[in-house]
Amino acid sequence: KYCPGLGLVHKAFLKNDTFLCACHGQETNHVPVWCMRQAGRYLPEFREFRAGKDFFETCRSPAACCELTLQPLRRFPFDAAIIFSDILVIPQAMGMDVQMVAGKGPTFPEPLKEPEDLLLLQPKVDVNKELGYVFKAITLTRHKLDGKVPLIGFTGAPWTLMAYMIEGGGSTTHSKAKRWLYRHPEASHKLLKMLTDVIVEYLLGQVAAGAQALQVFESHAGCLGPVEFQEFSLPYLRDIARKVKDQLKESGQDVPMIVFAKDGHYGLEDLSQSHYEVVGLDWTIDPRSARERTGGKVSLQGNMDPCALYAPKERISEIVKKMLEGFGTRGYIANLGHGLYPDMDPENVGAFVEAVHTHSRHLNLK
Ligand SMILES: Cc1c2[nH]c(c1CCC(=O)O)Cc1[nH]c(c(CCC(=O)O)c1C)Cc1[nH]c(c(CCC(=O)O)c1C)Cc1[nH]c(c(C)c1CCC(=O)O)C2
Repeated sequence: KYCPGLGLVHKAFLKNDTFLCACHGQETNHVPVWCMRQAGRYLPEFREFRAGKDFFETCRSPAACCELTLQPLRRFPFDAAIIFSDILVIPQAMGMDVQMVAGKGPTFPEPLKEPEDLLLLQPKVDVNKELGYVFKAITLTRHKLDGKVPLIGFTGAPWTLMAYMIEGGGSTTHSKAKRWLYRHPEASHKLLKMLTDVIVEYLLGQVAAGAQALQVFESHAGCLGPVEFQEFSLPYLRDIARKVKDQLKESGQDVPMIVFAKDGHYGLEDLSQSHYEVVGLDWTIDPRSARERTGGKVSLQGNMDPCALYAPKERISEIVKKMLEGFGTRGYIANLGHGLYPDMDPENVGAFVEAVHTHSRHLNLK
């Protein structure tokens, strides 16, 4: 099977290329599947490995990141690996202090409050110096994967990172960050532009280190409306894809990019025309309408409600079958609509993966 757009070198070493083929809209024998947060606390071996260690210390250890990335692949036949890291390593690289507080989540002791605070950020970030530990983790993991499946790199999108940097942690309203959009639009654009510049360099560094696909997480798209999304999210998402692709083209590389704007259904048409090969979907979008609205221009990824994993295995299998029928088996990557939760049963994750493989093979034979 030939996959246009894939480098020969990559092909030669890759034993399972279904994920990359699906990104490019090529036919595959089965629908590839992976899960957001597939390395996580739902796995007892993850909890054991992480016990007593600081979260961001773990992120700074290439050997630990490699081990945590590989853990889920030892249990389940996922068709892709995603490097263990976090989106908040970028604010850290720009000079902000970020801690992971047990039971609370990520916390910034000194969040950005007013536009003057932008002066406290590192104006020019040397990604090799500040984020070289992520690149080392990627290279080590590529070696350890030995071509089993491709390795996905990732980043947070500018608006999502800006929201964390101003909120200082998780939030339901994001009112502090949205206050900036309405009260300080110029400073907001300045910050979004600073983040975009770092993100582009960061993603290029990940590819140079061995990442074979890239996902951009706009996890906080949902708190923007269509108008604010058009102004403060979409232009930067487009810029990132265009700049990364232009640079990669110069060196003859082609790395598929995925954009996941959680709860950003109002932006689906625009996202499908933003230079990304794949649009990731949360579970609030119906598969058939997502196909119609994106007009076959992109591959789609998603979107089973993570909570469906609480259902009995037979029910999971039925839900997966419907999802596959809705999306079709071509140009489709099965995933959840968001990350796995810590209280989920690994057995049901296995049932999800198996259902995707089995049902998609059957559908392809029809
Ligand atoms: C918003 C966001 C963050 N981090 C990330 C996002 C975007 C995706 C999304 O929308 O969920 C991205 C992320 N974070 C992590 C990954 C690893 C790769 C994977 O398996 O998907 C990825 C892709 C590891 C992690 N990142 C985190 C964990 C769990 C904490 C731990 O291991 O101790 C993992 C496995 C911590 C984290 N980091 C963040 C949050 C909100 C949390 C949860 C805090 C909590 O529940 O206590 C910020």
